[in-house]
Amino acid sequence: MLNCLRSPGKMAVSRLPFFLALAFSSLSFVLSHWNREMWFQDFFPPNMCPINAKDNTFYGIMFDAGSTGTRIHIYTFVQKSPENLPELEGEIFESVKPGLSAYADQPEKGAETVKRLLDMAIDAVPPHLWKKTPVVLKATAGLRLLSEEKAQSLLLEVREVFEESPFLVPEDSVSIMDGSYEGILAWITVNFLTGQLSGQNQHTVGTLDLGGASTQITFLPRFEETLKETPGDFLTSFEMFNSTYKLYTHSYLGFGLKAARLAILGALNVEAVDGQMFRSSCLPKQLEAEWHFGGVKYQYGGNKEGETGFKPCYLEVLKVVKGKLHQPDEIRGSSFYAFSYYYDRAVDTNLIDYEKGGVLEVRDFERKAEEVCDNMEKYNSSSPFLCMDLVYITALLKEGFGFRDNTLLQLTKKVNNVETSWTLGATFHLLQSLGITY
Ligand SMILES: O=c1[nH]cnc2c1ncn2[C@@H]1O[C@H](COP(=O)(O)OP(=O)(O)O)[C@@H](O)[C@H]1O
Ligand SMILES: [Ca+2]
Repeated sequence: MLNCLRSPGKMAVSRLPFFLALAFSSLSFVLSHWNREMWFQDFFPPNMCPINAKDNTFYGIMFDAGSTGTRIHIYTFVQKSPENLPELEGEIFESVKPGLSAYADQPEKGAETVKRLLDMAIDAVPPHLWKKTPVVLKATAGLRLLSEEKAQSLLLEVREVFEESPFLVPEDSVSIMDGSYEGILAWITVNFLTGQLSGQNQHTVGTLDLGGASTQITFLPRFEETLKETPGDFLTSFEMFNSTYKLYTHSYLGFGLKAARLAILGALNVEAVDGQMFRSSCLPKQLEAEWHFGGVKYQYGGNKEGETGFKPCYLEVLKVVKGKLHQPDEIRGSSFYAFSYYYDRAVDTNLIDYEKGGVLEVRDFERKAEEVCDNMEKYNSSSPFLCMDLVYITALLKEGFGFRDNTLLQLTKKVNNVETSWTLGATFHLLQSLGITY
């Protein structure tokens, strides 16, 4: 028998029984500025349980329409006993490239990529639960950067795919997510998976997400001073476990790794990119190539005559980073969880293991950047952007956010076999709003 909706904030908070038991006890949160637009509010009246009460397993399907790819996360939850909260049992994850924004002029084709992923859910979810399994897609920076008209036609096509599927399609099931939710939901995911949101001794960790088009930083400030010095729109309160968390979070649009490449090349917001050649000292000297991003083709190359290497590249990158981001003093000495492109580039350069991840200092990225940029011919076989990407990551961390050389970064892709993505936090919120559980 499932626990259905109860008044938020009144449940007993149990400790995680052991590290693998992902107790589903974080659902009574209400983001302060979500009150007005609470997703799926009143979709199910209180005390109505949309899941078959005899069934103790239920599912949630969350799509992440990122700027570089679309991903499906199918979460399975189990209600082991009526007294206990449901537990997150596992996740099925699949992704496709490119992202929806690459189909800006072919929305039907874009929606087709979503349909192919959704077919996986048909196989994963038992047919008798299809009607009770919600499906939601949230798009991030790729769609934020498109014109309203193009973004809306993509979302409309996706909505049609959902409507034609056998799943539960809540109101507003396909939307562009606000950047501040992206940071908060990823913070919830990481702190939930690492067991920091239950029990008394909470030591929450800050999170750093580096996407293709935007980047997020989120942490729980410990000092009053930080709250005072932070612009109001960087702070968001929400309730969870009868505690109120006031998080520092911000999403920087245009500061994702791939958008930054364009900014460094001077190709961002340029009207007519056709036929233009964009050059950088961060690229191999002789290189001339084409690159497609967000449905646009760019021609780029190395500084044939001029300088290349770490120093000139760092100066070039500095121009797009320095003074552009808010620097909270408090983070200088803290450690952070970092994922997405921080993780991928650390793997590409053997700084960490693909499966295990690892702990790095900020200066490890800098050392690797120097090694790669000053020996570009040696790294010829990997991406021509490797030097630029590593220098950008270094500059973003040091000059952008203001981290110290020895700030520790916990590079993490999965915790207990669940992807560290905002999608889990978003699924908690979805299920809560639907009254599927607390
Ligand atoms: O669920 C996930 N698991 C692992 N990596 C992910 C997941 N979601 C996004 N990423 C990573 O995020 C990066 C791409 O960012 P994305 O395409 O989401 O751009 P955006 O966040 O700017 O829209 C890549 O490093 C990709 O591996
Ligand atoms: Ca992302």
